Amino acid sequence: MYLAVRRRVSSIFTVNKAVAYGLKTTRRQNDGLRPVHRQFNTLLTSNSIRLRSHHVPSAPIRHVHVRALSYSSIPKFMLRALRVPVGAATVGAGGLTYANYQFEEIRKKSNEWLSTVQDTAGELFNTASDTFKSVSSVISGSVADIKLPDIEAPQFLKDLFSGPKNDNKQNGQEGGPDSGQRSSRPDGKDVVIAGLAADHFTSSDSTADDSADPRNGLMHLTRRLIEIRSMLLSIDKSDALRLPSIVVIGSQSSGKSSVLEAIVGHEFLPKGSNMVTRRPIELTLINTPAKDGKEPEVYGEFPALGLGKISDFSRIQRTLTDLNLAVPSTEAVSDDPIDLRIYSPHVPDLTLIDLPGYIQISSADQPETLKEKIAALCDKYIQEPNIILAVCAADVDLANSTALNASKRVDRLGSRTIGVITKMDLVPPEQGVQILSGEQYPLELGYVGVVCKPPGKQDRTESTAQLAQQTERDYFRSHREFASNSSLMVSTDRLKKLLIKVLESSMASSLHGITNAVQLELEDAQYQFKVQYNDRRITAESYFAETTDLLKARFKEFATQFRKPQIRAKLREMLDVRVMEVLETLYWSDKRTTTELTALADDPKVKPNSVDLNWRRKLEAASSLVTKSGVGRDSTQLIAGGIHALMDSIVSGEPFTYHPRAAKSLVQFSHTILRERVGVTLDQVENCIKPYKYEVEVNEREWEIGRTEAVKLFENEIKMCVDKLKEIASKVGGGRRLSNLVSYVKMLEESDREKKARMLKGDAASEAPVDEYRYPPAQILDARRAMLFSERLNILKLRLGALKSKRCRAGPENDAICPEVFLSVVADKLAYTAAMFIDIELLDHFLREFPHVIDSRYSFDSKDIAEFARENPRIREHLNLQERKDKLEEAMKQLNSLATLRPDIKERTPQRKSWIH
Ligand SMILES: Nc1nc2c(ncn2[C@@H]2O[C@H](COP(=O)(O)OP(=O)(O)OP(=O)(O)O)[C@@H](O)[C@H]2O)c(=O)[nH]1
Repeated sequence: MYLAVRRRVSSIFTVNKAVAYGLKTTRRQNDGLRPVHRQFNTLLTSNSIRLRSHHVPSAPIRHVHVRALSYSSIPKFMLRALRVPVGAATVGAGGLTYANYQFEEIRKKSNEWLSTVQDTAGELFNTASDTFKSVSSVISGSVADIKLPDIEAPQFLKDLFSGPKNDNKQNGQEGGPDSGQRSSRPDGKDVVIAGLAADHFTSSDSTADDSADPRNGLMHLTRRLIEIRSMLLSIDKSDALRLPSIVVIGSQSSGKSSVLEAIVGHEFLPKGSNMVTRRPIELTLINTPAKDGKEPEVYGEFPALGLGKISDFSRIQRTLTDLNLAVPSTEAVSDDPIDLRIYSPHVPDLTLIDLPGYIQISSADQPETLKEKIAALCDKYIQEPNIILAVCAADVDLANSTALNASKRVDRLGSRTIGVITKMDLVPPEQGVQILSGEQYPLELGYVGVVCKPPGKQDRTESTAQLAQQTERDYFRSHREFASNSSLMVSTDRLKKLLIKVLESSMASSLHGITNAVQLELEDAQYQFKVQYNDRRITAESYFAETTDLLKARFKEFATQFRKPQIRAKLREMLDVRVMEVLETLYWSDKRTTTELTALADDPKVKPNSVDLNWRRKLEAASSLVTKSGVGRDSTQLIAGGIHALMDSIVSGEPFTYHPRAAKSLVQFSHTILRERVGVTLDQVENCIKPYKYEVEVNEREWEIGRTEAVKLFENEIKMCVDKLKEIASKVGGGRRLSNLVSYVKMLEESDREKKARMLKGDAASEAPVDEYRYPPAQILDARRAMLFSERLNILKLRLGALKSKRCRAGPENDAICPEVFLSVVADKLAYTAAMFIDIELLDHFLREFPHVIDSRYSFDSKDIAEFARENPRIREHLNLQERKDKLEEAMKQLNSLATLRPDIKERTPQRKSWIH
């Protein structure tokens, strides 16, 4: 299976796959991932297009996937034509071959058009080189200095770039003396800059179209990568599976929120003086295209909270504020991100992370280390591959910008940092121009100036955002300094476009590495799933259903213990104890009574009618003690208690030990049902046994059954006494020792009696000395208990003899002489009647109702079921691994499908068919 899974890898990943296996083996053997990874990159280097910038000889060479260059370094108008084949080239070395093929195809079919394009490109390169200079000092020499030619580069690309300057073409094609060292694969900076270059050659209008047009190949790729990014984030928080995002940093009140809101076009971020941004907000913007000419709904979603679509942005703001303020002010910041997605036709596909603003000093109610905590949190996010949006207010000296200083530490050359200068309206235009020129702190991606504050009173309507945009537009148009200098990047719109480009380039350059990492993780997850679970899939629902079935099965089994005969036996047991207590109280409390009673049973001359009236009264008293002692209440409660105990035992075993809440609810449900029925039942039982309180008629058959039961009861009692005596004997050290002890205790008692008698006579002097300490006191106590048991044993034996005598066998007329038989019959009648009504009123109802309650009241929605299943650690681990594997498979599928972007586009844009085929 494992091998089969390996085989499934698409052919376009042939190289990746081979290396991935190498990696896998290596990792398993010695955990040596890094060296092999490098090997993989080296392998790909040979297939990559190389880009050289003379102005950054010291820039570290970063291996960039061919896709990165293919999108971003080609002028916009060519991108339109090339986006599809270039898209296909994104995912590996195989893709490059395909891209070359497509370039060649295009070149052949578009020769005429190309010559026009070359001319145009030449002109544009020339005219735009000035603009480009101001964007980045690195490429200030002109685009012509970018040395593209490389043996792997598509001919078409070489031709295109060589248009403006033939020298370059020559250099590139021939390799030049230094091309071996300097002409290397493009690094991230080159890619991003190339993207910028493309952007500069494009009219702003056309770029705006791109951001809005969902069919655009670039956006399509970015969108797909954003989706993959979200998927990967949900799999793993580690850096290994991370695609780039745009991280917004800046000092408090520098205008971060205003910039983000201007990008989104809505006010939705937490506002307030009490440091309201305490957690990173991972904001995913998803462009939703119009369908059938209808503008789609604009809404936000918090996937982790399950609040559904929220169209009211003030509610989004409140939720964000609550989530942030939930971090106690003693901690002040937390690195647990809030995931927010916004769907709108007016936003580009972007991922942005808003972070707490840098502070200079903590206030009194904030932790002293807050400044460092915020800096550490920002540092965590500004690492590669993320793009840094360093927000600085125009009215604050850039030298004091914490954001720029932080970004400089991790991005020395500023190749992935965009400076955003807010509050441009607060400084004179000349000063603004000066800041944007980036002379003070050069950034390769440059600075964008914005004005994000709407005029006058703010409200939360969309028109406020539009008003703010209009204000910004008016501001930059009305100032000659900005309008006349096209090299300056100003306005939120401009910023959006730049972000789209930079993110796209950066994502593309990460694509290769991420594909590789996902492949490795996937293989690992598949292997683990096979080894640990033999590829057996489960769902939370299936586990829930299994558990419910188990519960019902246990309940069914439990029901068999509560059938009528079992209840009757239980009640009989309870009443037998009561009968023995009554006998003890009324008949055996006095030894003489026992002897007299036994003598009566033995004397054939005594007729039942001639029994002393006193005895008759005693019998009646005994009977009413049994019947009038709350049999209804006690028997009902006895059975209800039994049900409780059984319910407890049902839910105390696995798997309910993992589900304490569910177990508690089940027990509560059973209690509720029983509570509702117990009152009714005990009243019914009490009513039905009422006649027995006044008169109990006993026939011959009942008498004989009662006698047999009484004999059994006495035999049991005798056995219990014998067992007790044996137990005491073994405790004190044997039967002989026990009889010595008993003799000794008797002697003590005798001496006590004599002493008392002598004292009564006033004859204290002749008291005989007794050795009171011959045995330990505990053993003397045991001896006393043994004496009681043996006395009881004698009585029981005596009475058992009577029960077996002719007299007691004779029939119910001997009730006064054989009270045990009579009371046994009474107990039997009570048990029978009570069992019947308890069965009808309590058990039948409970056994019918409870399974019904499990199905109805214990209803779970899918979220509850998922939570329930995950309470069981065994299931949780299984589900986690299964979900991880599924997500990785999906991510891999998505990554693979990027190679098929082309047919995707083709379907939607038939006019492009001509050159695709
Ligand atoms: N004049 C002017 N004021 C602005 C501009 N942008 C933002 N502001 C104001 O600056 C203040 C701070 O802006 P925010 O967007 O809340 O700044 P922040 O960096 O998000 O602040 P914290 O979240 O507290 O770190 C607000 O009063 C905004 O109205 C701008 O372009 N011009």
